Amino acid sequence: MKPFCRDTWVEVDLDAIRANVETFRGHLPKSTGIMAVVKADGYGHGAVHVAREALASGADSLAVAMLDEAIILRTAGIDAPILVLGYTPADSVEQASRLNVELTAYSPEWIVSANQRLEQAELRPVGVHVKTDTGMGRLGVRTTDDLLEVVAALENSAKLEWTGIFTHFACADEPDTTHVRRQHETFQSFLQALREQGKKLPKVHCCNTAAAIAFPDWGYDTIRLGIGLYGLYPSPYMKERADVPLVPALSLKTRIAHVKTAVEPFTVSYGATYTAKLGERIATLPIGYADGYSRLLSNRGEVLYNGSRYPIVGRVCMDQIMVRLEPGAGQVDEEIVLYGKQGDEEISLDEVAALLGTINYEVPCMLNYRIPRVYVRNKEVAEVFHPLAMK
Ligand SMILES: Cc1ncc(COP(=O)(O)O)cc1O
Repeated sequence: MKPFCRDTWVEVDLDAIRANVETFRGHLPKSTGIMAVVKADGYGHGAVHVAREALASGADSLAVAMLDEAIILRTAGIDAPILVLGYTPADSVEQASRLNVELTAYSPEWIVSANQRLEQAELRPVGVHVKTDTGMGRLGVRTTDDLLEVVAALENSAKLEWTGIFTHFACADEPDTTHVRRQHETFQSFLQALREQGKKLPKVHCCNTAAAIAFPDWGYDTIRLGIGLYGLYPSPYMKERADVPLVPALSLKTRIAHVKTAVEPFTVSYGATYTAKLGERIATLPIGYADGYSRLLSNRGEVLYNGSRYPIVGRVCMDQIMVRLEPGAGQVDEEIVLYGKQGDEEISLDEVAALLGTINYEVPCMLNYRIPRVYVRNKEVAEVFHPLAMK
C-alpha cells in the first residue's frame, strides 16, 4: 500500500546529513563534540530520523527546544544525551528525570522548586546546563554574581547535577565580529570567575553553526550544530566564506494533478489575479499554504519541471497552486520540484527565504504534518514517515 495518498512529499537526503556532520567533524578540534540540534522537528526535516543519522555519523548528543520534543526522541528509542535548550516549567522536571533528559537553568528559584519536586517524587537527579546571557538578551544570567548564585543553588540541590554551562551568540553569522567577540570574552570571564572560585567546569559550549565555522577553536567541549547539519548556511555572508562545504538535505516535490491549455483566456485562482492567455498551459499542483507552502509565493514563486523554471500563476490556495508550463507541456503525475534541484537548476531554500523576506531557517520549519518525509540513502528510499499515514 502506498505510504501516502497525495503525491506531495519532503525528500531528506540522509547522505547529506552524514556529509555535513563529517565536514564539521573535520573542521573542529578532535576534543570538541557535536550536539545535533534537532528542535522544531529537525528544522522540518524530521527530528527522529535526522537524530539517528547524525548520531551514526559522529554527533554524540542532541539538543531540542522543549521537553516535549525530547519525549518524542526517547519514545522513538533514542537514548543519546539530550539537552532541552529552552525553559522547562519546574512542574515538568519529573518527566525529565524519568527520561534522563538534561535541562537548562538560570534561576535559583527554579532550581529550588525543581529540586523539591524531585526529592518529593524520590526520582533520580536531573542534569542541568547553566545558561549565561552574554549578549543574546534571551534566557540566562547576565552577571557573575548571578552565575555564582545559580551554581551555589545547584551545589545545594541533591537532585540536580551541574552538567553544563553555555551561552548563545546573536551575531556570529555576520562579517562584523565585534559583538560575537565581546560575547565570547564575557563568556570567558564567567568561566574564569568560576575557576577562581575553585569550581570544576562541566561541559562547556557556546558555538552554533556560524561560530563553529568562523571560530572552530571556540568549540570547547561541544558545538551545538543546527542549520549546518541540514546543509544550510546561517547567512549569505557565511555562505560566501565557503570554507566549510555543506550539502542541503531537503527537497520538496509534488506531481502534476491536472493540466489544461487555454482555448480562450481564463483567470486563475482566488481573486482572478492572473489571466491565462490563449494557448497557455496551466498545471495544478497538490500543495498549498495549509502545508506550509507560503501564500506570499502567489504570482512570485517558481517551480522546476524537466530541469527548467516555471512561474506560479495566481494565488497560492490552501491546498493547491497553479503554474504555467510551456505550451503543450506537462502530463498528470509528472514530477515537479518546489524546493531543491532538478537537472542543472535549483530552487534553494535561500532563494525562497529571500522571496518571503525571511531567513532559510524558517522555510523548512513551515512544512507541516500534512507532508510525508521520504528518507533517501544512496539515492534509494530508506524509509517514509507520514504523521497522517494510514496504518
Ligand atoms: C540555544 C541554541 N543553540 C544552538 C542553536 C543552533 O543554531 P544554528 O541553527 O544557527 O546552528 C540554536 C539555539 O537556540
